[in-house]
Amino acid sequence: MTIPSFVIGIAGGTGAGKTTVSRLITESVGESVTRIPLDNYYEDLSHLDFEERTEVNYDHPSAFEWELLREQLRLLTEGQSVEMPQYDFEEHNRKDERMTVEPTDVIILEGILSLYDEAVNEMMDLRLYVETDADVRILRRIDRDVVERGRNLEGVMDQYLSTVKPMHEQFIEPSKKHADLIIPEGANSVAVNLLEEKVRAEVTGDVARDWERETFDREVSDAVTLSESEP
Ligand SMILES: Nc1ncnc2c1ncn2[C@@H]1O[C@H](COP(=O)(O)OP(=O)(O)O)[C@@H](O)[C@H]1O
Ligand SMILES: Nc1ccn([C@@H]2O[C@H](COP(=O)(O)O)[C@@H](O)[C@H]2O)c(=O)n1
Repeated sequence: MTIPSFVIGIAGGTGAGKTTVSRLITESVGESVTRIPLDNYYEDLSHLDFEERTEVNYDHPSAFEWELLREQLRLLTEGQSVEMPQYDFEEHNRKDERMTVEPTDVIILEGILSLYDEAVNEMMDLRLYVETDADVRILRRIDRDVVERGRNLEGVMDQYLSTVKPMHEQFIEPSKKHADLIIPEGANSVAVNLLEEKVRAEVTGDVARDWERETFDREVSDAVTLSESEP
């Protein structure tokens, strides 16, 4: 494994296709890549009751526990495992259990505000912004939130107009300026294939470096053995 790891950030509006892109890369490259959903770092809201939690603005930067994210990313890039929180969208809260994440060659942080925090941005080697038209995103979101996140149409529409849209305009869209590359439409196959190649190169580059290091060690060891055997 390469230490430090290669860190990729994938930001973009809700429904843009961030999770789909990062899942495709993770599944195709395999266990050398770890996907870190930013959603897992929503603040623990156990001190609020369910009704109060439904009123929270989940698209404002203050909804996230940035300090924990910075710390866990730092540990992973230094080769240490972390206990990552898990998120429950139906409960609007963190789950009780955490998940052990081992350090890997490549780490992908994906979420609406992945390119928002300066310290997190500095830890990244490649910053991507997935750009998809707002009408497409809201249609995708309605479908997903009703099917997967236990919401109803009216709730999704209210939330979109009251917080999701204004926060997108105020914080998410402007974070695009930190991106190295912009990916249109989410899971577009040209972009995903190129990213897979880049990630594979990072992973196999590690193999090449290991091989070079082993060869170097063997040559040094042979040289030492030779010099020791000389009279
Ligand atoms: N390029 C695409 N074409 C069609 N549907 C897509 C595309 N990218 C993503 N989707 C779909 O849109 C929905 C939202 O995508 P997702 O990756 O969860 O977005 P995000 O993580 O940005 O909120 C999912 O149902 C996904 O299958
Ligand atoms: N309890 C919550 C927490 C977050 N959200 C919404 O999730 C969106 C971010 O996730 P994506 O997969 O869509 O990027 C964000 O826009 C929040 O509004 C929520 O609805 N409920």
